[in-house]
Amino acid sequence: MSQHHPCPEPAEATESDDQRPTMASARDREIAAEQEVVDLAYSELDRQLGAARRSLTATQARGASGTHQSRGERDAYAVHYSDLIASLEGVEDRLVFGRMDMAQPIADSADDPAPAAPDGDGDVTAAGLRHYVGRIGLQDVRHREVVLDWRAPLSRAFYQATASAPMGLVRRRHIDTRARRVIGLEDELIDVTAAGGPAALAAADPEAAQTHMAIDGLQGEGALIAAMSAARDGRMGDIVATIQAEQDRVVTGDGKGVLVVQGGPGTGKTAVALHRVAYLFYAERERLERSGVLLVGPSRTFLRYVEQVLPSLGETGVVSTTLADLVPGVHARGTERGEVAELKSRSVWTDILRRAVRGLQRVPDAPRDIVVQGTHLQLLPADVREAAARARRSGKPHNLARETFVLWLLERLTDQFAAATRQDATDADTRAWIREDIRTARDARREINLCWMPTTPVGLLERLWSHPDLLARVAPELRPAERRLLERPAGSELTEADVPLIDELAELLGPSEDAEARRARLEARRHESLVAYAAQAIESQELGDGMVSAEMLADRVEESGPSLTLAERARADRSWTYGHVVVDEAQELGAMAWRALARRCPVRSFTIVGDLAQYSGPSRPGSWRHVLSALGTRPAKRRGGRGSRALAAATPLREEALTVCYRTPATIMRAAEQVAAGLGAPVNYPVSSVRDLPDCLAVDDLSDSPAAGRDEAANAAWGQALREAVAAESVTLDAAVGKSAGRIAVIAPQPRQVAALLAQDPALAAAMEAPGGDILRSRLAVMGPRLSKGLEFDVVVLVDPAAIGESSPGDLYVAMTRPTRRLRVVSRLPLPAGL
Ligand SMILES: Nc1ncnc2c1ncn2[C@@H]1O[C@H](COP(=O)(O)OP(=O)(O)OP(=O)(O)O)[C@@H](O)[C@H]1O
Repeated sequence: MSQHHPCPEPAEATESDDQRPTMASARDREIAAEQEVVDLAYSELDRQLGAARRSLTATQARGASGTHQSRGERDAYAVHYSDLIASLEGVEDRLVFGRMDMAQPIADSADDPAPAAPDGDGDVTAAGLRHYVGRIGLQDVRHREVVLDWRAPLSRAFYQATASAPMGLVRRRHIDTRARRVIGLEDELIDVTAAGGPAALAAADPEAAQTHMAIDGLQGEGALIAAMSAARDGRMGDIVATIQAEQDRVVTGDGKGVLVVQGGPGTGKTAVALHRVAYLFYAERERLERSGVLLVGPSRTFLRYVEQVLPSLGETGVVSTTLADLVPGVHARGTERGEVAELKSRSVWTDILRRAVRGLQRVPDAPRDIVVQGTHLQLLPADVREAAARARRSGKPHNLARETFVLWLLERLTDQFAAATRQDATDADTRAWIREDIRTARDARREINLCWMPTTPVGLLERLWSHPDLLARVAPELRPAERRLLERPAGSELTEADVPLIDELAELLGPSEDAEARRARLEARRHESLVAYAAQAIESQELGDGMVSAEMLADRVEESGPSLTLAERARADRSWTYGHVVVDEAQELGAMAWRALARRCPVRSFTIVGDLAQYSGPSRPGSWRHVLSALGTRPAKRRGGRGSRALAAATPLREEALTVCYRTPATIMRAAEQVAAGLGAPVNYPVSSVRDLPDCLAVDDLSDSPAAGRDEAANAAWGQALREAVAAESVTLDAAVGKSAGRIAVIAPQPRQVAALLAQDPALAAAMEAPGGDILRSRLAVMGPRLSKGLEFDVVVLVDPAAIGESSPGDLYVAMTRPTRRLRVVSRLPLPAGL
């Protein structure tokens, strides 16, 4: 095991007088030396930022004139410089956090320049014997290394070196900075035998207090403990300074294929997935900057929770979404019971929806009469059958294939019309006139539509839910009781589980005339208002004299408007295919959701993180292979005609596991595992917590108290007990981390009722105030267990755990494992076994 030596703190009262100056000055000298390097790094950062800002200003000053091409180029540069500025600004905090002292000089082959000569002035690498690790790579004006990017191959030693495998590392140093000032150092001796060599530092105090954690082999213990003990502020932070070896292997693993990372609560799955995105951008920048990365998370709150992590690693171009928001233009705000959502997630819907679309294509039993301008024609079943066969052979989705279908029928009706009116059917002009007459005749439109109805995905799905007879026809494999579960009136809010079905239908249907026409109408309206605005501008600034029309000005404004970034374009385009997709809380996704995501990444480059034990629902999936079968990780079954977007070849599935919990104290973790086992859902992948805390678990069992009754007095007692418990936790947290710092969550089966009870205490009501409606920003948040997925809080007050565990053992496991410091259980129901 490596040895941890926090660099000596300034003199303590217990130290002898003659020791004091030596120790204080040794530490001060070390800090002063590191401050010089940190200053140099920030001056490089400032230099690059200044250059990027000047370039952006110069680009913007080129104005909207010039050819279309030059305007395009200007916009592309403007987007590039804006992105660059955002990434450089994002890495400001703790820019440099590590130093590696090597046994031998090493230069990183690909992107790091060769070490400077030993006598090189101001060479921070000391001729390759020393490297500083930071958020981004920085070089000075002479192209000499100042800071190594944490993702560079050479930086792997910083994260992975151990005493038994030192990877050329003699000493690892963690540098703690705040607002550009070095405030602390911590050294780990990796290779004790080499430590006396050229890279040795001023000896750290061997007697210095060492902090030991429950698990061996962790690196940067001091920095890790500091990260874990910090009060939560409602936003996830990065872990770049303290990524542990098992995490680093996942972060830097090959981006090809499907990687599944199973890990218990708090093992860093989310953190690792986000750092992996930053790593993949580094390793495959060209490919990913062209295609983009999609991040799918469990809730909008969760996406807000993690939104700062990638920018702090210098990466800004990721599209993040929930499943509910996956399809542009579809707003799924409705909720439904878990069993309905589960039913909608099953793979049977591929067949059911195909049948529903096929049901829009009908051949009449008998000829249908059509009157066009007084002439009697007939839509013949044989013609309809032939037209349908031709349309299907086109391989296009329903709405697009309709064109082939309609054209063929119009030709047949044109023949009939020409014959009936004795016109020359061989003359092209005559045929065109007749065809147009038939196309616009109401009778003909109605009959043709009945045979091949154009429709939208949302429209068809709504019909399925609101027409039980239609659903029974296309979904015979569902039991009548299951079909009843799906019924709902037309016009109801869409739900998250509807979205993958809408996506599947969008594939089968293609864009409808309706949707296209609506888009064109909207576009026209937008242009109209722009013209009106331009006209007003011309008038008010007297730009008239026939030199420029409102139309021309509007066109200019449109053309010179800011270019969309790749992420913005990708987000707005349902058929965008990404270079990599990251899915968090992946255990929740059903087969239809995986199909929707598979379509978005035909190259099947996925990072999937989750925990089967945290599954929300009565019966959790048995294995990741089972969860992911719809992603195409099974042997290929070729379906013809859909090109690269077909669910084609099997993709190799790699599984990794994370085993160390950084969030939850061991006592709470053990209780959560026991409760899960007591509910018949034992945890298959137990984790070891890095630390335990005294008094981290408290249980108020009120099941035998007056609060357990159902009458008004009992409710009053229950409200009182809840308020007292939360207020007490708030006071204790204040004492631990400072007044109103840190975060408390109350997780309850019926959060609204509990919030109303708590709000009767004005202090708690004030603590629940959420600026901008963002519950992550309030000191005290009340929520159901599902919303708490992926989040963490200093303290969790868990209400009536038995009610949560009864409907979903996974939800209770999630709720119990959210705290970083303390779990307080308040229950008027009998406690679940294990508590
Ligand atoms: N190497 C590390 N150094 C410091 N903190 C870490 C490290 N790994 C994880 N953490 C911290 O542990 C906490 C849990 O991490 P994260 O949310 O990524 O875990 P998770 O596995 O996704 O959890 P869950 O499944 O319970 O939602 C976070 O605060 C994270 O910053």
